Amino acid sequence: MITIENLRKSYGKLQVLKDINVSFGAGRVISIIGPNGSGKTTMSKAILGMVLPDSGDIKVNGESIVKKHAYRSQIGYMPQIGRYPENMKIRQVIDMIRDIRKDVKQADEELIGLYGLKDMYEKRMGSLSGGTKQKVSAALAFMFNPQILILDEPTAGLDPISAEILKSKILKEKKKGKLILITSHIMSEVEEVADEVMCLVDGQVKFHETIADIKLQTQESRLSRAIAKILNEED
Ligand SMILES: Nc1ncnc2c1ncn2[C@@H]1O[C@H](COP(=O)(O)OP(=O)(O)OP(=O)(O)O)[C@@H](O)[C@H]1O
Repeated sequence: MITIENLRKSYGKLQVLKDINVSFGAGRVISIIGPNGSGKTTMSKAILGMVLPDSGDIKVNGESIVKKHAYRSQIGYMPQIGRYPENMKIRQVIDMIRDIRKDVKQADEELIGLYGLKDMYEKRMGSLSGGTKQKVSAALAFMFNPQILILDEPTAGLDPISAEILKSKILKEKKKGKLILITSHIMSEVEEVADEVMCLVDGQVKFHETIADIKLQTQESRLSRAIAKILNEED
């Protein structure tokens, strides 16, 4: 579904992505892990067209998407920190985005319902708690039935029940054949929802394997220990 070929990106002298080659298939949840500053967000933003690569290609369903915009309607994005106009009410933000996405007749309002956002519709974005803002971001990411979802630290700031709701939603959408990329530092959570782990270190792919294979290779039953073992071995 997504193929990344020889992707490179630098900011000035800093090489953030160094020749990334990887592909992700439909109906899978892939966790993108790696130390702070290893390039996870930059790679996600390159897929979203928010960062222009220096070289290389990104293909969605076989078609190059670099400098093309139409494909973006197929991707739902939940940023690490959602930024919204402070003065707008939740209702206005949702209506505005729904208006932009008139092409989608059947909006998925499941998360709006499960998170009780309608009861808060008249609150202004600037007055919301961090977690409530995250719920708005999650609801918007899933709302237009995208084939691909990119979720950046999606449960950070969510209370445990709200995090469970989001994890169930991720698994439900995966069963419908969607591709879901999640960046997360919480290994227990990765283990719960992901099928594969791609690890970036210093702008390079250290490994990209299924969780089952990672555990088998390392003979570790806990993913966090298995990953630590791989990273230590390769040092
Ligand atoms: N717009 C930018 N201009 C300059 N440098 C940038 C820019 N965006 C990212 N960087 C740098 O690129 C590197 C990778 O950043 P990126 O946000 O992709 O890392 P990350 O793996 O997502 O980190 P984290 O786990 O902390 O979210 C960092 O050194 C960061 O400072």
